[in-house]
Amino acid sequence: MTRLIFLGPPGAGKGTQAQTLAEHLNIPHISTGEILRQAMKEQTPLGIKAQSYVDSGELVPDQLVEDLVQERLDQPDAKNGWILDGFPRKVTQAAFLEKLLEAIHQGGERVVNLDAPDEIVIARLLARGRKDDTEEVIRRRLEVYRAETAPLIDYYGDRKKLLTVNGNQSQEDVTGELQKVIAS
Ligand SMILES: Nc1ncnc2c1ncn2[C@@H]1O[C@H](COP(=O)(O)OP(=O)(O)O)[C@@H](O)[C@H]1O
Repeated sequence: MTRLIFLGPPGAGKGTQAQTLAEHLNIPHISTGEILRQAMKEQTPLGIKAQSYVDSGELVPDQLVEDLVQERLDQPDAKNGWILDGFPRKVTQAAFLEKLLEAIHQGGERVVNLDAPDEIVIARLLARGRKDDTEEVIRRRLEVYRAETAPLIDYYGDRKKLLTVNGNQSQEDVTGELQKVIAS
């Protein structure tokens, strides 16, 4: 049973690696960013509420992402494991998740910290060119990452759940290192 949380700055390669690994393990890849983007595209109530936050590089309010994660982990395909990508993104969300996983008997999760230096992630994001990948919004997302998300490295380190992978290498090498650390 694999339950993994991917941590790391925007542009570290979380989405790509999480997707590859999830396919390999035949478990769902749950990306809060993807779910929000889909909701915005379809202009659902969730999408409409999230839009201004996502567009400016801010975090959407906890309640919105917490509800969507709770609902998603309740789906039948999540019973065989999952990879969470983009959640939790701050300590309050991590505390929420800890309680939720206990309540739904889905513990034993481990956390992969996929790290890469700022200049690398900025270059990758600019090359990607998503709507929220303008230089100004990227800068804001990195600030938010440092202030809100990076503290989760210690949070999960203290709980002995943390694994670290160097995101500053080729996609294939990251995949290889990732498979090694999760097998260990
Ligand atoms: N857990 C979350 N809490 C709050 N906002 C979130 C969360 N996950 C995603 N978002 C919103 O969606 C945006 C895009 O997320 P994501 O696709 O993970 O991008 P990246 O990792 O490239 O920054 C974030 O900048 C934020 O506005």
